[in-house]
Amino acid sequence: MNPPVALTIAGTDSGGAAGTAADLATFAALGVHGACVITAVTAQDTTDVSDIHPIPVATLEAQLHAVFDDLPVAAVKTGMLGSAEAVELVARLCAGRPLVVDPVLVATSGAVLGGEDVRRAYLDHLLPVATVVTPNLDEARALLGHDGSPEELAVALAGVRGPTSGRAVIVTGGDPAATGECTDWLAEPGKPAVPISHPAVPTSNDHGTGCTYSSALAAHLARGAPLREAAEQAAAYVTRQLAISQSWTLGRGRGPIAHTIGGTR
Ligand SMILES: Nc1ncnc2c1ncn2[C@@H]1O[C@H](COP(=O)(O)OP(=O)(O)O)[C@@H](O)[C@H]1O
Ligand SMILES: Cc1ncc(COP(=O)(O)O)c(N)n1
Repeated sequence: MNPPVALTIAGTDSGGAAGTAADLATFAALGVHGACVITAVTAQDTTDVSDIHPIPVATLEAQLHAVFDDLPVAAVKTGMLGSAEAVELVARLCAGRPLVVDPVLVATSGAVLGGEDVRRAYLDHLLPVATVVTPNLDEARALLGHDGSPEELAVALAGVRGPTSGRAVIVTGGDPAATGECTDWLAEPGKPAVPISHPAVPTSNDHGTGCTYSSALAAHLARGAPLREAAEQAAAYVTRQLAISQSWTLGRGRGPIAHTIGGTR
């Protein structure tokens, strides 16, 4: 029997922690065939992003057509898009598909991966056609331009106007230090926001966590799970992978979340 197909539209991470490396490994681990459209090549390690080479928009478009014309894509996930033009193109070609938008604006290391024009393009073009948007707290604040609790931010972002209805928002993260738990807030239009809590793994090896989470969410949606169940499964997957890499000492900065399955021997 054929596996479900998910597509990631994202940038590369030469260190193998975030971006397409995280996305394809996560799809594979969850039994989904991963197609892969590259938006930018980054020179990146666990400490910093030292160079970004954006892929020309025409090449981005050609990659998208190659995938959509040939494969039965059940879910799409977007990561780093890098330019307002890329955001607009992706919105145009992915509208109407099950679409997980991880609005990547800043890396764990602090490097800026999308400026003000990219933020604006997310609000105007991509959020209106998304099935679910998965900002972390900082990204939710940046998109809205104001502060608030994760629950308030999730509800506010779910209400940002667009041509379609039905967009959900999951604000990820919470405050693990205070409670020993991570709480993601899921807001769906017309419903009260719900917390999805899971045990926090004390670790600094978390580079690639957001990419892994949104890919796991897309993989579970591609497998047919309803949104809330997909969000619970994605959080469980990330927690398991963070526990695997917890004791690793890879790189000089924030090490990678594990993309291996099971032990390291
Ligand atoms: N230390 C941790 N332990 C367990 N889960 C975590 C931890 N850090 C993040 N998560 C979970 O990983 C997912 C991605 O969250 P987040 O860290 O906010 O992404 P990002 O890398 O974009 O900042 C969420 O489900 C969040 O709750
Ligand atoms: C190519 C690429 N895409 C996304 C991220 C964000 O991931 P993280 O927040 O874990 O740094 C990244 N660092 N690099």
